Amino acid sequence: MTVRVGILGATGAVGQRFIQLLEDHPTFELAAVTASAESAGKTYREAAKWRVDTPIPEDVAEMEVSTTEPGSVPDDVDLLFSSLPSGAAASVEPDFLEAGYVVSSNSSNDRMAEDVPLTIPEINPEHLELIDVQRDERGWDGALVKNPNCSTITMVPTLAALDRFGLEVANVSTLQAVSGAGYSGVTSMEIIDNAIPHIGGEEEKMETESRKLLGEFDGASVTLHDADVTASCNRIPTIDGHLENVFAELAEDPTPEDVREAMREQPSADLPSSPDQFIKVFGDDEPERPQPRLDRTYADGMGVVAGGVQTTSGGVKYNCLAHNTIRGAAGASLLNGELLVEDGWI
Ligand SMILES: NC(=O)C1=CN([C@@H]2O[C@H](COP(=O)(O)OP(=O)(O)OC[C@H]3O[C@@H](n4cnc5c(N)ncnc54)[C@H](OP(=O)(O)O)[C@@H]3O)[C@@H](O)[C@H]2O)C=CC1
Ligand SMILES: N[C@@H](CC(=O)OP(=O)(O)O)C(=O)O
Repeated sequence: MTVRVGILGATGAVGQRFIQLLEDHPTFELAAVTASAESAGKTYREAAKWRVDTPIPEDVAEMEVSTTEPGSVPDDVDLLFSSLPSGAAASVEPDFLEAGYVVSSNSSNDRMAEDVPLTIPEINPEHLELIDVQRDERGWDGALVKNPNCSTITMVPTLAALDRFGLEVANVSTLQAVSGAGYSGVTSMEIIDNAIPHIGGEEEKMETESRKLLGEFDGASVTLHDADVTASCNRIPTIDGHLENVFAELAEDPTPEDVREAMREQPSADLPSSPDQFIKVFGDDEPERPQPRLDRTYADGMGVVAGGVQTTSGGVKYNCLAHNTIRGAAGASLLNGELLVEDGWI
């Protein structure tokens, strides 16, 4: 089966990752690339400032970039990946949904909307059924699924593993790579020899999205998980890979080995781009891992890596890491697209 796909916002940092991940994809065939009016009409090679570490696929380089509106995307495109700035996404995604397109979006608008599935395929694939509710309420022929924020996606798989011990509280402090802010998001003068203890909106996203992802879906709505989640988000001068220090309080008292085992056992999904083992866990013989430079490419950037597990008075502390533009962004939307196909929504 071949599914024709398009990318909204294809020339940006996340859009480029989509193009890299779609090259040689077993099911998806890239048929449309869109961007702002400034890029429309140019070839992809002319429009995109290509910065990914593999060459632009030749066939994509010669594609014409179109404007981001339903009339510019061929009707036979079955699935759109969206990597638009959230403001632009909020105004144009509904037009595509009304026009009947299925959209797997990485943009932050509408992630917490009650009728929008916010999904990590390995964690809460059943939330996808919210699409029925969404179609009833909004009258869309299309469907909208969102993936979470990149820092949220790094932590939530480990929290899902801990929940077998009764997750009550999660406090997290992040060390986030500059690519998370986009190519022109943080200047070199701001970040070299520095750390910035504020990323606008990021803490609230981690605190709310994680509870929706871990929440119960009853066929009509999602009840947020009742864990208390608090985040402190920091930008540091790494290029890719968000590292996070998590302090969790649990109802039970697992040993560090129980926790490592639970994380290693957290199931992966059976999708073309799923990692074989979802969470790789370092033992206490390597307390200095995971590290961004050494571990962000685990499972081609689609996995999560944890380590430094120790018990505390109320529970455990540990570190986790994922590649923010792959597992945290384009790879996350890609997996949701694969889940949409697997579950028959396309
Ligand atoms: N970078 C990261 O690690 C992560 C980013 N995200 C989210 O993903 C989205 C994309 O981020 P990123 O790729 O870094 O952003 P970029 O700024 O690098 O790219 C934005 C893309 O959207 C296009 N675009 C901008 N404005 C408009 C508009 N008004 N109408 C149509 N197209 C438009 C741009 O086209 P043009 O080139 O013509 O300007 C470009 O293709 C954002 O919502 C971001 O918050 C999420 C997780 C991680
Ligand atoms: N804010 C994230 C990246 C991002 O754009 O997140 P979101 O998808 O929630 O907008 C970072 O700086 O690393």
